[in-house]
Amino acid sequence: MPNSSAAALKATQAKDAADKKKSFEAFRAILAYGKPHKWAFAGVFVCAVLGISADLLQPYLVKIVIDDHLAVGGRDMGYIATIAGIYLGISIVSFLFTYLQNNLLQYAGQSIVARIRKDLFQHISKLSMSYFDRVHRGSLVTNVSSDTETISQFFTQVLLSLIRDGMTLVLIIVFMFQLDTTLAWYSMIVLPVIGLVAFLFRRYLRQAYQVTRSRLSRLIGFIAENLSGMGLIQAFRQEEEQTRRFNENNQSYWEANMREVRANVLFNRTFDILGNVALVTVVWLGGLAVFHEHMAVGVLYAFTSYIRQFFQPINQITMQWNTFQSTTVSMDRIWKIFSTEPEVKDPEPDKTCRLRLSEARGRVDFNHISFGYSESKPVIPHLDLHLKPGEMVGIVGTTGAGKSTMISPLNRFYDVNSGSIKIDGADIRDIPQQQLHRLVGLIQQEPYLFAGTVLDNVRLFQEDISREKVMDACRFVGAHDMIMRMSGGYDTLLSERGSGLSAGERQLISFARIMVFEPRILILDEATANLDSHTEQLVQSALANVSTGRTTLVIAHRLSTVMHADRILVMKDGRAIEEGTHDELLAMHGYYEQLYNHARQAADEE
Ligand SMILES: Nc1ncnc2c1ncn2[C@@H]1O[C@H](COP(=O)(O)OP(=O)(O)OP(=O)(O)O)[C@@H](O)[C@H]1O
Repeated sequence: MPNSSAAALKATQAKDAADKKKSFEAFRAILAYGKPHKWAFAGVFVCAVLGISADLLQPYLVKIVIDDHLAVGGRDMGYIATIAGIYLGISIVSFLFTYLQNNLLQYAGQSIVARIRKDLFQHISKLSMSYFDRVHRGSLVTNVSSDTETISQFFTQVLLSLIRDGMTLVLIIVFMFQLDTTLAWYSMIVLPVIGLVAFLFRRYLRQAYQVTRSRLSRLIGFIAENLSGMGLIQAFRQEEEQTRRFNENNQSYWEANMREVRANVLFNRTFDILGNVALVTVVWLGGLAVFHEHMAVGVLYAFTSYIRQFFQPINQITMQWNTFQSTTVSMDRIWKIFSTEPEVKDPEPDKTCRLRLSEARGRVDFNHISFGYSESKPVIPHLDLHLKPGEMVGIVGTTGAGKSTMISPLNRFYDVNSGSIKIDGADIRDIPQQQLHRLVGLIQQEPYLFAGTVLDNVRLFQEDISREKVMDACRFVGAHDMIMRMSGGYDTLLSERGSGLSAGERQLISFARIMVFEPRILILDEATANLDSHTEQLVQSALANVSTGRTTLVIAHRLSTVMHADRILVMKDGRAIEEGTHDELLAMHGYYEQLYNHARQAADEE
């Protein structure tokens, strides 16, 4: 037993050390974003020194009037007015430098965060599909939006506080020692107490931030999922259940927030108390010194001003310490994404095979592949399939048979576990992904449309593709008339995901895309599944048009969609169990015939 607890302790210590190392790496990497703005930070530093010096000179000026003039019987109003003028001038200088310093810092901070956000989004869009299977989308939304915002606080608040308040503190200490060394030493006693309080609160605060951030991610994820599935929620009357779950998430986020707020308030008020104790001590000791004429009144006035100001920067720094804690949590989370490498990688330059679209013929070979989303559980244990250029192969099978899974490695959404997929003899892992995606076009059941015009959705924002080419493509697939009926024709703005269009209209637009980009190989994954029979006919004839001359893989539930394919592959439990033309398969009296009879029976009943 003691052995096992010692081992557990060791493991925890090792994990803590590894976490610390990672946090440090994250901190360094994020800090490097500040490098291009080093001159702005230098400017902030200079402005801060000038602004603070101006501020701190003010109590000293009052002390001069009290001790050097009024206390020795001076009544020269001109002298007092001059000092008052200097006081006012210093206030204006302080205002100007503080203004400049804030502007410079905000400029640098916001630029840094905009850059981090851009890089993060770019990085996320390069990650493999397996990453998106594992990671909650909501947490990625939080990473890009709110974690980057928290990091901005590091550059705009934490750094500023370190510079401004750190320097204020140093200068106040210098002024205090200059005024009265003994009293200054007494005031310094509070410093170790402050250090101890900060140390004790540190771990607790960090944990509180971590819990709050992860609960916020969960809440945002829940909202995002609900919004995208609102149609289904209403159709299945899930509003109450979803509201109940939302309330649960909302409540747990609220609780985490309250815990964080309580910890913060407790932490900050402890400093207020320490400040007041120090002030009372100074007034008491200083008062005694003035009473026994060891100290001038002006010095006591200046000293109490400084001791009050002394706690302001300490309070600020400790408050910023809290912000820093939440920043490091956000930095860790963002760095975790940055340090995730895409599992599907482009080939090394010396292995790269450049297969030009104009030269590709479209032969596809699935050579004894096996594939699964996790290595231990292959969904496709073995598949050997060879498609001739221009051939159309239909893939049928019941739900979950592995039809979509089998084609996903062809797009390199995932890589096969064993075997290889080749196009015109080239292993697709040796073809740069950008080229591969020009060679292989994919049309899914739910085509994705972007927020933008119809024109841009067809040509995918590539302005070098002319309007005429887009229109020709749309005519070819039978989408032109439908587009011309829209209020702005080809310039009609579509909302995100094309929510203003019917499923058939969205599908026709995605077919037009294929005609514009002309991939050699085409995959249609249930492309006609969502359509009514009239629209399906329209889309079917568009499909016949776009697949002509292209090697085409068509996945379909409805056998009518693939009946005329050159070959049909019948899938069951991840394996191709039958293969042949429609007539050949029926003649086999096997699984295909069963599927066919089922489909006919269902159609008759309908
Ligand atoms: N991203 C994923 N991660 C893990 N498992 C998955 C993933 N996608 C699919 N699967 C699993 O792989 C198996 C095959 O699914 P697939 O979607 O390929 O079937 P399908 O034949 O295309 O079905 P359908 O006709 O319903 O689309 C199923 O058991 C499914 O649960």
